[in-house]
Amino acid sequence: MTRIALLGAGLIGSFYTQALHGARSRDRVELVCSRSATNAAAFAAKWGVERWTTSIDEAVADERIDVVIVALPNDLHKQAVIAAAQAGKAVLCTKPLGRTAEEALQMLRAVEEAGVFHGYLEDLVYPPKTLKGLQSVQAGDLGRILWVRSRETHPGPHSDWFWDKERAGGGAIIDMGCHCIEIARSFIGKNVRPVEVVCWGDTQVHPIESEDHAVGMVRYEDGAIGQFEVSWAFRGGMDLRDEVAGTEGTLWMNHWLRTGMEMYTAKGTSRYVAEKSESNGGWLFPVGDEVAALGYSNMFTDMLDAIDQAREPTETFYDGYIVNAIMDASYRSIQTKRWEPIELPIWRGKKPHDDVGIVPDFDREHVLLKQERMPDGRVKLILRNKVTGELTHRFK
Ligand SMILES: NC(=O)C1=CN([C@@H]2O[C@H](COP(=O)(O)OP(=O)(O)OC[C@H]3O[C@@H](n4cnc5c(N)ncnc54)[C@H](OP(=O)(O)O)[C@@H]3O)[C@@H](O)[C@H]2O)C=CC1
Ligand SMILES: O=C1CO[C@H](CO)[C@@H](O)[C@@H]1O
Repeated sequence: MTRIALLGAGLIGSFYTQALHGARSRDRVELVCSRSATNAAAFAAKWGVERWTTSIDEAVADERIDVVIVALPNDLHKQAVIAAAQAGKAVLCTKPLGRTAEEALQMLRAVEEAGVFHGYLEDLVYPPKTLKGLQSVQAGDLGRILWVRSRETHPGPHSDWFWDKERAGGGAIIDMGCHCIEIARSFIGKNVRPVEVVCWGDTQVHPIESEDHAVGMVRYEDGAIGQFEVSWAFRGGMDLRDEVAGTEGTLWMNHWLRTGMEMYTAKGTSRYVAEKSESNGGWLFPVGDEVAALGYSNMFTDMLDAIDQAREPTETFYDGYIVNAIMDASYRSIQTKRWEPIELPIWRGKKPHDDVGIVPDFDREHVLLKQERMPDGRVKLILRNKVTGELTHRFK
């Protein structure tokens, strides 16, 4: 059993807990930390968490805990991650990793120096429709990826701290642009270096210092464009959609309408209809109404399996750091009104086979953990039996 301390008993903490208690039934959130004792106790009672505290330091030092999940307001991520790393705990941190690339880099260094496991909790690359899309792209169905458009809009966040530029690190870009940027990176290829960005952002509706609308274009070294569109002033509820265009076809994924995924290529059309619980928009519904969305469950399955198997998860702090670097350049571009270079002093690239990560339901019995290209050109598929956990492989 993995014993988890959850720092933050807010909206995302409740979704994480529901997903964690369902994804792998052997894991438990054993300790929850909130600023107020009333909230911590209420959260623990509601979600069946054994213990609670109001002290971050006490939670990370707890010897009965294996994994610390940081689900706190953005200004507390760095402090909590560093404390958990220094206590020798595996650390999972929600998005955005830092308020700036500098903060993210300090977190990345802290976990690497402590030698602890680190996972970046970007749930939007994990819904089944997105995993299926990524699998098709990896198989070459869309040819070379030219353009990814990712959009997330809603009327505005639910807690005060999001609206405080200092505490959040920005507005709609830092809050939701981070999702769109990582979705685009995942489709374009994490081994492809993002080079420069041009961005417009402004406050059109809310009386805030940060931006409530933004549109940006990230140019990658192979010429691909990752476009993001975010708004905190969208009156039509929540909209979350992604489009991927390649030389051989296109792919649409709509999270809000739950229409799943559609792909058009020269070979034909394929459709995947999302399951009810698949919507990442789980957070749109009153907490508890909807069992944790599959994106969150897949994410925690990947993270906790990765800890057990001593492998890297699909999303690490390194990915979170790159996203922060792209957002830093986007904020600079808003000021200069020009293309701004993306500063990545520690660019390491990634091996192409790391791009896909987990793909649930490879077949009825197996989950696909990883693909590796062999020297003879064949692709080795590493599979895990869903019931026994046994690892096996096949070639394609
Ligand atoms: N991936 C996703 O889909 C989403 C991710 N997020 C991310 O999750 C993080 C939290 O957001 P969200 O849950 O919406 O925020 P909320 O405002 O809903 O909750 C914040 C939580 O942090 C607690 N907290 C604040 N300060 C402290 C402190 N000093 N010590 C201990 N606990 C503290 C609050 O405690 P109290 O209530 O007692 O004051 C509350 O439990 C953010 O980084 C956000 O970007 C958020 C939404 C969706
Ligand atoms: O995707 C999301 C939905 O909105 C929330 C509040 O603005 C975000 O924090 C979250 O990441």
